[in-house]
Amino acid sequence: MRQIMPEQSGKVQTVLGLIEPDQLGRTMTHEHLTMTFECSHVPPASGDEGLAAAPIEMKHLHWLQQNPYSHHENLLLNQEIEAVKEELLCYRKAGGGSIVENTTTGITRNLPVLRQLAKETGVHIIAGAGYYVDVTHSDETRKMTVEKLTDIIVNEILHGADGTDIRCGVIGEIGTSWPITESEKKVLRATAHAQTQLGCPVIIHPGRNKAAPGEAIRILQEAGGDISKTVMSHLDRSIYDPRELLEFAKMGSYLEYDLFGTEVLNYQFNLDVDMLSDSQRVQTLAFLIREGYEDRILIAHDIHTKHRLTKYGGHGFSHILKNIVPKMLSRGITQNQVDKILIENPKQWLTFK
Ligand SMILES: CC(=O)NCCS(=O)(=O)O
Repeated sequence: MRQIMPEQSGKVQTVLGLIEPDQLGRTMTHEHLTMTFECSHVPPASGDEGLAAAPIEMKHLHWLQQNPYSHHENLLLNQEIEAVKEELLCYRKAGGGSIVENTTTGITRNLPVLRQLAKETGVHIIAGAGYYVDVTHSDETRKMTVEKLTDIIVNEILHGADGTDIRCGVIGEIGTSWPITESEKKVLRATAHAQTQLGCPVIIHPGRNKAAPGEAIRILQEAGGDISKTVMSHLDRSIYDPRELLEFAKMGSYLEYDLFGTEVLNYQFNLDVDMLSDSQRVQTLAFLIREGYEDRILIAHDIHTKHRLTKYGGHGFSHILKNIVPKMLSRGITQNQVDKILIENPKQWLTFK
């Protein structure tokens, strides 16, 4: 049953309150400004223990870029609030307007920091409700019914999360593993039920398998979720085969390429995966546009570790605006299509029904 407050319908909900959809401007639809990622630590290869424990330094940068999840300090983005603030000011200068900060319960969401960053930088920040992947679920979360989980998610959007009055504007990133666990299935069903009540946007983190995005969408669909208002993240490391990608696209979700800036030989979480490069990401966007999906594409960097900040020699939050947009234009994607991907599609997705 629909319970949405009239004030949210037709608006976007940021950490500073409701805004008109036209105020969003260029929007990165999948980022983190403060979080921890210790849940995903990968032990360093034999012989690399010293590098993994060393302070972040220029001479180790290439190792860090290729082994980001083996360096404990690198997983603590929450220690870099000042650097992130500087980045956001640069993002605004580069023409950025808004950022979806989809850190959820389990990876140290910090809504007061998001509110402070929004106030200090003028970037609109939309926060995420709900839960990350199973390994971060508490015993209490695992025991909850779908109804209880739904109530919590609805409350995070209508009233505020983590004991604050700061309201989330999107459900997710909702974490799923592969195979999807029982606890994650309950959270997916709760997500669909909350979305039905609120008419709000949803964003899903799929497990690291080509079957994972489709399976997550099926569970949402069966629970009554609105797939047209749902984003499937991380397609850059999930589905490569063009035919399989088009099969998935037919399911009707937004198709998100959100690892722009990540250039790795080996994807540490799944060595069977050949992670797309930025050039291949742009080629894939052009392919999806030719196939008629320009209304469904979203892009971002998904910064979630220190080494991707410019402070540590990384590409930062302005990489898409400064480097990827010119590349898109030089590969036959028109300015109208770029604007659709960066402005119009995020606006359609983020506006409450
Ligand atoms: C924070 C987060 O979930 N990042 C995704 C990393 S992954 O390599 O695409 O799974």
